[in-house]
Amino acid sequence: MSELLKVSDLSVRLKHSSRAIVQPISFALRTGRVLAIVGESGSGKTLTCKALMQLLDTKKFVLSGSIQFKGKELLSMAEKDIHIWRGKKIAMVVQNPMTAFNPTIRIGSQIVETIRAHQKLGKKEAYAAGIRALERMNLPRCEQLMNSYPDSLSGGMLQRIIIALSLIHDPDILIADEATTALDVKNQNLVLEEFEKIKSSGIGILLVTHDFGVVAKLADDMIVMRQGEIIERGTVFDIFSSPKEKYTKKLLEASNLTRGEAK
Ligand SMILES: Nc1ncnc2c1ncn2[C@@H]1O[C@H](COP(=O)(O)OP(=O)(O)OP(=O)(O)O)[C@@H](O)[C@H]1O
Repeated sequence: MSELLKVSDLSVRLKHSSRAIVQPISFALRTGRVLAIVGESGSGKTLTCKALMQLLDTKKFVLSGSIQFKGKELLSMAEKDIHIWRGKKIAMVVQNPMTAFNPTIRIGSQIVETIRAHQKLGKKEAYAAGIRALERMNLPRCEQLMNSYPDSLSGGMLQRIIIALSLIHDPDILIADEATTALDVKNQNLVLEEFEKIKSSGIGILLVTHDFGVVAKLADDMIVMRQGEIIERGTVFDIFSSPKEKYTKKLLEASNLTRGEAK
C-alpha cells in the first residue's frame, strides 16, 4: 500500500482573523484504504476537504502547512497547474446530488459537456465515454438515463451518476463529503456498494460523514475532529472498541452502534 496523500500541519484561517478554524492537522491516505473524518457539525471537516481540493477562496482564507499528493506538493502549486490534478487525480463528490445538475437540461447533455470541459473529445465520443462511465457503475438502462431530466431520477441514482462521472479520469483519490447523507437507506447502500468497488480498485477514499453506520460499513481508519483539531485517530475497529476521548465516546453513543458493527 503506497501513500497517496500526506497532509502535514495543514491549517486554515480567515484572512482577517488570527485564529485558525482548522488547526494544524496531519494525516495520510493510502491506496485502497478508506479514511473517515468524523466530528460534529462545524468541526472543520468540509473546510479540510475544500483545502485539499484548493477550493477555498484565497481572498478569504489563508492556508499553511503541506499537502503532498504522491510526493508532490500541492499547496505551492501555481493556479494554472491545479487543473491537472483537481477533479482528475483527486475527485470529489458532495452531499446534494440534486444541485449538481441543471434541472432543465437532459442528463446526457450535461455529462457530455462535463467530459468535454476536461477532454478534447467530439460530442459523439464524449457521449460514448459517458455511457461507458455509467455502465462501469452498473447503472441500468444507460441510454435512457442519458435521455432523462434530473428531476425524473431519484437522489440515489443522481449520486451514482455523479460518482460515475467523478471516476472518468481514473482518479487516485476520491473525497466523499457527506455523499450518502441525503439518501434513503436503500440508495445509501447502493452508493456504499459502489464505494466498496472503488476501494477495491485501489483508489483511496476520504470519507466525511456524520454517520457512524457508514464508517462501520466502509472505513478502515478514522480521525475525529473537534473545533478544527484532530482529537483522536486510529483504526475504525480500535476506536469503535475502545474510544479514548470522551467526545468520541459521546459521538459513538449517539450513533447507537456497538463494537460488533466495526469491521
Ligand atoms: N466560508 C466560510 N466563511 C467563514 N467561516 C466559515 C466558512 N465555511 C466554514 N466556516 C466555519 O468553519 C468552521 C468549520 O466549518 P466546516 O463546514 O468545515 O464544518 P463541518 O465539520 O464540515 O460541518 P458540517 O458537518 O455541518 O458540514 C465552522 O465554524 C464554520 O462556521
